[in-house]
Amino acid sequence: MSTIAAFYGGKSILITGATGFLGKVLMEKLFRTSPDLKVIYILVRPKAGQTLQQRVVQILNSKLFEKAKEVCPNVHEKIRAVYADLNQNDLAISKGDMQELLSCTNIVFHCAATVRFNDHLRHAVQLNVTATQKLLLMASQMPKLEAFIHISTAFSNCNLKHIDEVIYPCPVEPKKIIDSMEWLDDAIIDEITPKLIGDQPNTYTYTKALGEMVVQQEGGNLNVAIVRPSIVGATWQEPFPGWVDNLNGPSGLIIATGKGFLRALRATPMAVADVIPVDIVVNLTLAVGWYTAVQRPKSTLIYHCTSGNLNPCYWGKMGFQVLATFEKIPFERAFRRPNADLTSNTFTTQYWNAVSHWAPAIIYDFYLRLTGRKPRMTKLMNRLLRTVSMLEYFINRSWEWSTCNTEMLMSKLSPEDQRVFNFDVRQLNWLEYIENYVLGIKKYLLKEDMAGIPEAKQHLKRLRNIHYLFNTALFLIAWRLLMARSQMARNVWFFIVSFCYKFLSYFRAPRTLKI
Ligand SMILES: CCCCCCCCCCCCCCCCCCCCCC(=O)SCCNC(=O)CCNC(=O)[C@H](O)C(C)(C)COP(=O)(O)OP(=O)(O)OC[C@H]1O[C@@H](n2cnc3c(N)ncnc32)[C@H](O)[C@@H]1OP(=O)(O)O
Ligand SMILES: NC(=O)C1=CN([C@@H]2O[C@H](COP(=O)(O)OP(=O)(O)OC[C@H]3O[C@@H](n4cnc5c(N)ncnc54)[C@H](OP(=O)(O)O)[C@@H]3O)[C@@H](O)[C@H]2O)C=CC1
Repeated sequence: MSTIAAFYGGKSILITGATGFLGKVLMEKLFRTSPDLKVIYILVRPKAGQTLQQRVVQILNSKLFEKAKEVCPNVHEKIRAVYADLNQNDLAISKGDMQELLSCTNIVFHCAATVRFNDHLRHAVQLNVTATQKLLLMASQMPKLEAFIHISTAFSNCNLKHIDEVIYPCPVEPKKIIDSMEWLDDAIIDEITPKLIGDQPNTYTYTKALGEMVVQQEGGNLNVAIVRPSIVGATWQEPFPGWVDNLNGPSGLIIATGKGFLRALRATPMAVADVIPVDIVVNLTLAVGWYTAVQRPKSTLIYHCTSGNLNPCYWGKMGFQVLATFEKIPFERAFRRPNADLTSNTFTTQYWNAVSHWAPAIIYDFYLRLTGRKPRMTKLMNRLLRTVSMLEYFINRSWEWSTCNTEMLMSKLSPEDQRVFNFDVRQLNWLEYIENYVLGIKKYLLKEDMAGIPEAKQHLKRLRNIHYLFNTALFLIAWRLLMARSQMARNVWFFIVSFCYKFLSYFRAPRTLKI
């Protein structure tokens, strides 16, 4: 029996961000490996017209939870959704719920965050810093608490090139930032944001760094640990390969490429693509929870959950493999054939933006107008290129993350735990993983039927023929214009024609002689 799985048996676990990408996989694994756990409290807010209960039912009825429900048929009874909004000062938790949480919780996994790069600083601080502070305060009043695990990001110090498993101080104290957000108005915050974030690329990484400092300063006597994943991708193995349910990280751009919208990307092919499968992150997180509770390390340990230093993949290789997978598993109703270039040259990027992004979008919108429909492609392209520009920072650099604590933890695990809670990224085969990732996007994100693959391939063939036809027509028009306007072009053309004629006559003469 796995020691870690046994540890979570009979425990009351509190998870924030359980409705998110990482949170769902974390819950699923807990139910599947420790079906005898007591209860999982999840802090949830109503969203998109759905009540808390409806959200929970939807999650538990998804394909992700099929295996977990076989092992633990009463998951519905073991999950308790607590109304909460981490943006509110008191987290909006009712008194009764708060009492229960405080008196029963054994382990806290704090996953909730805003992961949007362009979030307003006030909102990002509220969620990634102030809410963390409040949860730590709550945790300090939990008599049965054994461990508090905070999920941060490996990019919280991405202004550095080499990052150790330590907390780096921020230039301005988190408390000062929290205070100032309370009285400054939005316009002033907008103005000072670039100065505050300094050499951090966005408000997300900046506030995640502040959040870590808060954990260090206010963790007090709690048993705290921080897990820092890099770019979290689809599942590698568990509960099944390729599961993904949002556009974050590479997923959005893979869709944009597969649908033929994205044809070029300013990315450095030899930069490390530090993607880490979500099930590896979850396995490490659960192992960290166990180790922190049982071993009670004297200081707050940070665990890097990255792939680059142990089993690197590069953006060039990833792009190549993604495109190769589209040959076998194309997406339906593509706008153009998936074919894309990664280039680190700004000029080339601008050229491809004009030729491969804007020109087709404008032509297509013109066609929509002609046929009496509403143009939409230029708007979509605008949004896509804005998104790409936000991600460019991360695909044109490489970082080195030390993984001493993560490797130390791996060495402490029994062989059974190493198998059940496998976070050894060296065992990952990138080519296989990327293929499953693309397949997972098609199935679980785009919800496309596999039976539609032959039709999708036919559609791509039609697009290829249109592409050839269009290019030939373009060439003929350009040639005709050139011939009509330039004497030099005409001379060159006649030279080529007469040269070809002489060449052919030379070969025809001996054959005639033989006859
Ligand atoms: C040429 C190709 C070659 C080969 C093929 C390709 C090979 C593969 C190459 C792969 C390279 C991968 C690079 C990954 C680098 C990630 C680094 C993460 C590092 C940090 C990791 C972390 O620790 S943190 C977790 C990650 N955190 C995010 O990854 C949040 C992103 N996100 C936002 O920060 C906001 O979303 C943002 C975008 C600002 C818009 O913000 P905004 O306010 O302008 O607008 P919205 O958010 O409303 O989004 C407007 C529309 O963009 C859609 N969309 C949203 N995200 C999207 C997304 N990622 N890709 C596409 N489309 C996306 C959305 O669905 C809307 O579409 P629609 O309107 O049709 O519904
Ligand atoms: N995805 C990635 O690539 C990476 C993620 N991380 C970290 O992992 C953690 C989880 O990220 P991920 O699962 O991808 O993110 P998601 O965006 O998928 O999930 C975020 C979660 O936070 C919850 N949340 C947001 N705002 C509130 C609020 N006001 N009140 C209550 N809950 C709220 C969301 O709830 P709701 O469903 O209601 O919106 C959701 O459950 C984060 O801490 C992130 O920083 C780190 C590195 C990379």
